[in-house]
Amino acid sequence: MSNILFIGSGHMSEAIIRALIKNKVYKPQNILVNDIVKSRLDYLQLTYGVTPSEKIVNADIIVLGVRPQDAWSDIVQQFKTNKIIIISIIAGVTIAQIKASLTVDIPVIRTIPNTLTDTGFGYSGIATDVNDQAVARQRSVTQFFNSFGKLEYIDESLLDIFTGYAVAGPNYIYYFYESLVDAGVLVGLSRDMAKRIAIENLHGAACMLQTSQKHPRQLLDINNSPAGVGIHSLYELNNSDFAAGLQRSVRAGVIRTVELGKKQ
Ligand SMILES: NC(=O)C1=CN([C@@H]2O[C@H](COP(=O)(O)OP(=O)(O)OC[C@H]3O[C@@H](n4cnc5c(N)ncnc54)[C@H](O)[C@@H]3O)[C@@H](O)[C@H]2O)C=CC1
Ligand SMILES: O=C(O)[C@@H]1CCC=N1
Repeated sequence: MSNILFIGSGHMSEAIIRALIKNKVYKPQNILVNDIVKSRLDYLQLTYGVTPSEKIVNADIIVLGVRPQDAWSDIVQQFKTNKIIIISIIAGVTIAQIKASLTVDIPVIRTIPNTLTDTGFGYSGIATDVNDQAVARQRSVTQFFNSFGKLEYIDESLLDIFTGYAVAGPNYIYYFYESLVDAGVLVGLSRDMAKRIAIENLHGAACMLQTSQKHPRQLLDINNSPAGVGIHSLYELNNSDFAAGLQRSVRAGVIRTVELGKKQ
């Protein structure tokens, strides 16, 4: 079995490692982890049985799991063989930027993984240089990507937008859920009951949107009788700048992704 090395083994790398092991794509001993924080390596070894590597060593696939602000450029300059494939999960940093720092011609695939890896839901975006497309179809690479959630192969020009909308996406839902639960508590439900009701409505409404073939406006109409409860509460939501606030929030995520890519 081939090896995979994670350089920068933080939250996102951990979520991918968990998916790789769960889906039997790699055995723990074939997963090498590198990080500047030693306690992080100890934790990952203890939790998943992966192999800590305090030095950067060769592996069939090297995942760049550091942040855009970290020294990714110094890291990739250390790669001296073209027998590896780089998969970068760094938000905002382009394939061209990484290739410009390389001293050897190595294929680079860029992905923006969704943290919903444990659930099988959530789209991760993947982009690759035209010249590297044959490499992207290699078995080990395909297996790596298939292990976490659903994939959307997109042009690299869309990847930053995808990051702010799709990959930051669970944030919007978590925050909406938290606010909704607080609303239930505000009007007098216990937090436990408010949570159960909110999660059920989130699941159910998502199902309706997927299966009913109806436009959300049609579904809203069914829920809003003339001068009734629903339309009164929606009226207040409209007054709160809810839709524009959410849209500004997504746009800020996209803008920040682009900014982060320009940090080095
Ligand atoms: N968390 C998320 O939802 C997502 C994160 N990403 C991307 O994944 C990358 C990592 O994000 P997180 O895991 O959330 O951050 P994190 O801060 O949890 O992990 C980064 C890790 O890199 C290590 N590190 C920093 N400099 C290093 C170096 N020179 N050599 C080795 N290790 C080094 C840090 O000690 C840390 O453990 C970022 O580029 C982010 O844009 C992409 C999609 C989603
Ligand atoms: O905030 C972050 O760094 C990550 C990258 C994309 C979504 N969340």
